[in-house]
Amino acid sequence: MANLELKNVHKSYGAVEVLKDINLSIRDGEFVVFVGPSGCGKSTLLRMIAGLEDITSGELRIDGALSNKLTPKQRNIAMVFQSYALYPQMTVAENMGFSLSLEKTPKAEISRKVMAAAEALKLEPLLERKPGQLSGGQRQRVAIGRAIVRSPRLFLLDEPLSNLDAALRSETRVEISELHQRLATTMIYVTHDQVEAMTMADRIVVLNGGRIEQVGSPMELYNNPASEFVASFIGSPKMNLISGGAARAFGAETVGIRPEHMIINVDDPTWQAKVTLVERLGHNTIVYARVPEIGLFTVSLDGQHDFDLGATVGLAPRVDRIHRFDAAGAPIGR
Ligand SMILES: Nc1ncnc2c1ncn2[C@@H]1O[C@H](COP(=O)(O)OP(=O)(O)OP(=O)(O)O)[C@@H](O)[C@H]1O
Repeated sequence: MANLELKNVHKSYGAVEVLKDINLSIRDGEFVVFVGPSGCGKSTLLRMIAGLEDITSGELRIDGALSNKLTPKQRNIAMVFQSYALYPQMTVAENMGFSLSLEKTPKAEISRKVMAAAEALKLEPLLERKPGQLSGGQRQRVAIGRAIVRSPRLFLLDEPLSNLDAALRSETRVEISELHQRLATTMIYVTHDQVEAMTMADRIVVLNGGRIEQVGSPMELYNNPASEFVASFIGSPKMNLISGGAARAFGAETVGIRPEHMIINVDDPTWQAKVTLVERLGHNTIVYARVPEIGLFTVSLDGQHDFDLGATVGLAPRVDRIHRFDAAGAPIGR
């Protein structure tokens, strides 16, 4: 269990500054997700918290104590990586207990802790198997189990699901969320996948180009994005963004409209569009329609609908749900 505080944290590699003035407080027991595009600095930030990278300037406090110079071991933090890095010649139980046996923990205690972690992760039937005899999802659970046995005060997870296929990813996502609820340990989770961030996080930290763009709950970010970047990054399918004269008609440099806030086939359309693609997902239908001079719009409709490719449709935004941004990408009051 741990509180964490980052104050004016910077990170440079030589002359290149990859993290700029990071200020963040994480409460005990929170599930916080760092999300952002490739290269935005999320792994570097996580590795600095773990003690695997130096902090160039600023303060890292864990439970109030300045911790910049502590070794990873002194921080009592467990880290789970994308690659499972299990020992192939050891059984699941041996892999999970290995770090404790290095610390000369008594065998009975190792066994008790391994059993408790195996129970939490539903790994009991697999304890005598070798990693080669496990699925990707099971291996990732063993890697998480190896972290749990050490009862760390903070869990750091760096893209732990990216080697799994889509079905296993969503299953393991739920398992990690359940595990967090049971352990109530502070967890920081890095992903570039905004769906993972939205579904798992208590709070999301959106990073872009080494800076924090916004910190908030998933719904705060979705409903009130603090920048055009956050608006376009959070949400699937992506928000429609229009600029130029079409946006200035709404008193903004850029206008954002979420696909589910578009109305199609209205009597008094704002734009005439041609249908270019229809994705039928069963529970909803995604229509892509091009407006000459403005661009391609995405429209998300509940349920099943038929549209002919090439058909002309009238589009309009739900005016009360429009997001307006100025030239710097900052929101104009809604
Ligand atoms: N050892 C290093 N030396 C120099 N630059 C580095 C080093 N490690 C990372 N960087 C740079 O720091 C920036 C942030 O990298 P980081 O790995 O934290 O990004 P990320 O957001 O985790 O990206 P990804 O999702 O692709 O893993 C990148 O521009 C990267 O090239």
